[in-house]
Amino acid sequence: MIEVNTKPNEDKIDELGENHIGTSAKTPLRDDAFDISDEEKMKRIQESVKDILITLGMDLEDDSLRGTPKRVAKAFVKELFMGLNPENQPKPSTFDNNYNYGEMLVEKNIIVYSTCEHHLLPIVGRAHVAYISNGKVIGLSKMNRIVNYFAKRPQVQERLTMQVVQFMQKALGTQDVACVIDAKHLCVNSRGIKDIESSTVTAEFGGKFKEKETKREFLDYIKMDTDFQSL
Ligand SMILES: Nc1nc2c(ncn2[C@@H]2O[C@H](COP(=O)(O)OP(=O)(O)OP(=O)(O)O)[C@@H](O)[C@H]2O)c(=O)[nH]1
Ligand SMILES: [Zn+2]
Repeated sequence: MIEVNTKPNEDKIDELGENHIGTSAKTPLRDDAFDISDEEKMKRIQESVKDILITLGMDLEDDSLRGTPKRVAKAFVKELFMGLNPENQPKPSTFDNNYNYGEMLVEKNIIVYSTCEHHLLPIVGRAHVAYISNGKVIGLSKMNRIVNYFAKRPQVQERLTMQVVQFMQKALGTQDVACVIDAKHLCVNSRGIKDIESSTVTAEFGGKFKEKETKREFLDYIKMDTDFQSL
């Protein structure tokens, strides 16, 4: 039986380098989140998945199913939820803006694969990230890596959007960062209400991006039909 301390430890999360993230954007991790190794986590998850499949009546002697508990455990710890572990946090290499590029930079259509924390079903969509340099520039691929890191957690889309912006703000030393995510939640598309057409748009606008003109310019670059003027 795994002991569960349900009190999230903010100090621990601060220590993990997310102290710039406002309380509401913190992933609710427990005190003991990293007390055991990935190997130990995989072993425990493997047993739990086995239990679920057996409870469902599946024959785990079947050649195709035999390895499933282990595969799921590995997928959880090493892939789908690897972004819980601060060791996997991307290094956000920044450079001096020696060329004095003064306009906004938009990294658009970043593919998002995340997991809804309410049903553990996929969230699939695109993120668009923008910033205006305050003297530093960030490597383009780092924005994709930052989105991927925060996506690889049990998530709600609102928190994911805020975490991306707050991490970039810290890395770049400016508030002028924005992120829009448009994603489909399989918990809405494939079960429950089973609406395959709907998708969810979330946005976080920091600093100058709160201003109408700047926000409009960003949304024009990413060609969103949605009217964000009221946000
Ligand atoms: N705000 C927010 N809600 C989400 C996200 N992902 C899933 N949800 C919603 O979380 C809610 C959970 O509602 P519950 O009533 O507890 O769960 P449920 O009975 O499975 O709900 P239904 O999906 O309506 O069948 C659902 O409305 C989901 O659509 C997200 O990223 N953000
Ligand atoms: Zn869900």
